[in-house]
Order: sequence, then structure tokens, then C-alpha cells
Amino acid sequence: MRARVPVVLHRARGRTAELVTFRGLPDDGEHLACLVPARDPRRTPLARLHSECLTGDVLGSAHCDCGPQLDESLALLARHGGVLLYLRQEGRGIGLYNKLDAYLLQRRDPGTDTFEANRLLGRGADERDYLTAAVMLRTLGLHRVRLLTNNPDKVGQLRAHGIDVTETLPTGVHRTPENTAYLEAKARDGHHLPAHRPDTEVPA
Ligand SMILES: Nc1nc2c(ncn2[C@@H]2O[C@H](COP(=O)(O)OP(=O)(O)OP(=O)(O)O)[C@@H](O)[C@H]2O)c(=O)[nH]1
Ligand SMILES: [Zn+2]
Repeated sequence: MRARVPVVLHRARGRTAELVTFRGLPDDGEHLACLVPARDPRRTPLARLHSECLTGDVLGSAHCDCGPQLDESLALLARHGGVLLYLRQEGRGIGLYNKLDAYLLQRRDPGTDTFEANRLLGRGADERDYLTAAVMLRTLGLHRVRLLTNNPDKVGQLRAHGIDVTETLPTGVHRTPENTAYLEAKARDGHHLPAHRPDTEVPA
């Protein structure tokens, strides 16, 4: 660990979070943990692994569901406490410019989905791995978590790297006309897309 920096977050309903930086992570990236103290420390902590999406997280692009998922995670952390790992894995690991090239490719050929577009660019369909996330969790002393995700690969990889995922909590499905094709491609890739998740309530 390198530093723990207290910051008040508007997007977590004004709660104070600790932003944690790390030294010597496996991929040498500048990944960030955002820790909000748990309301009930006896419960297994909530964790969200959020892959960076500059277009969705910062600019509010409607092309994907990353922005609403980030807001949803921060609202849950504000309510229950837990940790959000902000992983610098833009474009499922291919980087921002390549992701935007993939957007262009899909615009030219609307039959191409996000995963195929990656392959047409000579990249893996999803280049993310979660070893670094597991190391971050362990460094924070979080060996068991309840994971907020619809992506079975995150659960499988975290477990393979020694993190005890005791429960998987689905994220909401933030469907818009613009991101429907994107969500359908995710479902074909094995993501669970629950029809509905009540609100920011997590079973206590
Ligand atoms: N290559 C590529 N990456 C994209 C595209 N749209 C969004 N992304 C990236 O996808 C990542 C988010 O992954 P998702 O597949 O939405 O969700 P997930 O993290 O696998 O799963 P959840 O935990 O259920 O949210 C972010 O890094 C985005 O930058 C796209 O069209 N092409
Ligand atoms: Zn996105």
C-alpha cells in the first residue's frame, strides 16, 4: 500500500471514503481502491470491481452501462459501506483509443458486436484479468467479499486467485435504446442480465 487519502464523495451521498493507492501491483497500473466504512462490520464486505470507462464514467456516454453502474455502486457503498476497485482496464483491457476504433467499426457494420470488433482489431475479445484486483483486496485485508457483478468471469477469476466470493449480487440493468445492442452482446458473452433489481437495497 502507498497511501490512504480521505475524500468526501458527492457521488457517494457525501460520505467520506478512503482512496487507497498501491505500490508494485502485478501489472504496475495506477489502480485505485475506494473504501467506505461498513455500516455493519460483522457482514462480509461488499465489493465492486469497476473497469474504467472514460466515455461512460466521465462523459456519461449512453453507448454502454458503465456510468449508471458506477453510480449504482457508489450509492450502495454510501448505504452499506464496502470497497470499489477502480481498475484501469479501459475498453475491456484494449485501451481508450482502441475502444473508440471499435466503436467506429461497429458503426460501419452494425452487425458486429463489441467482442467481435475487438477481434477484428487484432485484440482479444476481453483482455481483462483480475489478478491485480485480488492482490488489491488481499492488501486491504479483504479475503472474503460479496461481489456486485453480472460477470461470471470476475467471480471465477477472483476465486482462482484465492478470494472467497461468498455471494454474487447482480447489478441493475440500465437499458437505454442506445445501449441495447451492447447489453445483448454482453448476455451472449455469458453475463447475467437480471430483468430487474429492486433498488440500492442489498440483503442485510
Ligand atoms: N472493447 C470495448 N470495450 C467496451 C465497449 N463498451 C464498453 N467497454 C468497456 O467495458 C468495460 C466494462 O465492461 P462490461 O462488459 O460493461 O461489464 P463487466 O465489468 O464485464 O461486468 P459487470 O461487473 O457485470 O459490470 C469498461 O472497461 C468499458 O470501457 C466496447 O464497445 N468495446
Ligand atoms: Zn462503458
